[in-house]
Amino acid sequence: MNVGDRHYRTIWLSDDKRSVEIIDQRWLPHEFRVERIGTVDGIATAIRDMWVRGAPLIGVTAAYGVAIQMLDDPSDEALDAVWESLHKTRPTAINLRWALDEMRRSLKPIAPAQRAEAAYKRAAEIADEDVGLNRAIGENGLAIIKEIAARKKPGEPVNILTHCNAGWLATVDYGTATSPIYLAVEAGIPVHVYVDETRPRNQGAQLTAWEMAGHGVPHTLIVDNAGGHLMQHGDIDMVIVGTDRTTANGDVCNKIGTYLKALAAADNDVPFYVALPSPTIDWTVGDGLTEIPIEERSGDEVSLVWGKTADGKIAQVRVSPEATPAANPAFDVTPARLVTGLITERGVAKASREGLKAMFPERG
Ligand SMILES: CSC[C@H]1O[C@H](OP(=O)(O)O)[C@H](O)[C@@H]1O
Repeated sequence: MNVGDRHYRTIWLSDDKRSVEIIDQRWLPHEFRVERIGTVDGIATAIRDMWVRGAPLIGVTAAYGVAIQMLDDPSDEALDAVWESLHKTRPTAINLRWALDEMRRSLKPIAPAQRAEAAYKRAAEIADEDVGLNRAIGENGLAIIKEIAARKKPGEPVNILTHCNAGWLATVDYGTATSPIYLAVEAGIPVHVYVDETRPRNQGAQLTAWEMAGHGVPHTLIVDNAGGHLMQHGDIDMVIVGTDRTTANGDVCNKIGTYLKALAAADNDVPFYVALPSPTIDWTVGDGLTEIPIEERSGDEVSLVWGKTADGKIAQVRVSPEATPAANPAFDVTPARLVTGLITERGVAKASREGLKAMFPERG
């Protein structure tokens, strides 16, 4: 997407053809910082500490981590070791495992001497594929926005609520949940986005709001707990969110708080859509609630908040007593029964095993 008058992806190969450069998302919206990473440990840190985050972007970043490892040691043992070390950085987003599996699958048959070149090629392909998948998701989601727009008074915006950041910052470009929004703006369809701040790390307030502002999308920041109230008063026409892992049954694992939005949407007959590229589907899992590992992050993310001080410094402040412990489950699972549809690159699937098999028959 464009930052000012320059187009950026969230990750790209450095001139040294070894390192990658990433937008360090911890400093947005206050500072736009690019970091160069040239070691596997650096890649692991960037994923674990959320310099980069978002399921598809985590996967692409890990793919480049494998490529860096192949430059240093292309042996089978090193390939297996880097799979393990990067896989344990964050447990929930399936794209991480998907990308690591895809890199190992593509590299194992190749002679070690040729693996580095092949690894960088495959990592670049995965990044390019993500952009294409997200653009297709946008087209399929745009059709839904158009249907809703046709039922509104001329000029009245389609009011969309989104949670966390499933934007271009969560992917290589376009985003998943935001892709239909961007295409709607490009098509001249009036939209307005309610942006959930998304405690505790405020991906909505810090990242989605930054994206919306940068792309000229009318938007309003709200606290996470306001969504139900707005739905009760008819202020939300649709909800669209991303996902870190969707099961073969259509259960959706996403940022903590998503489930509560789905409950409010169901209670107010507001359509609740999930945008996802097919690598985010975990075909090996049926029941999301019992089978998806939910990342428990540090309670400090709840007790301490980053922001910009009046004198322009970026600092952390404590919002709770020192002695108060904090729990921080980073994701929750929305049962398929609460999901109106899964917006994939191939079309909108019913949130069910049958619906996903119909969309992806090759997955049998
Ligand atoms: C398109 S995946 C976006 C997904 O990832 C976010 O989690 P995190 O910021 O912790 O990586 C959130 O669940 C988003 O919906």
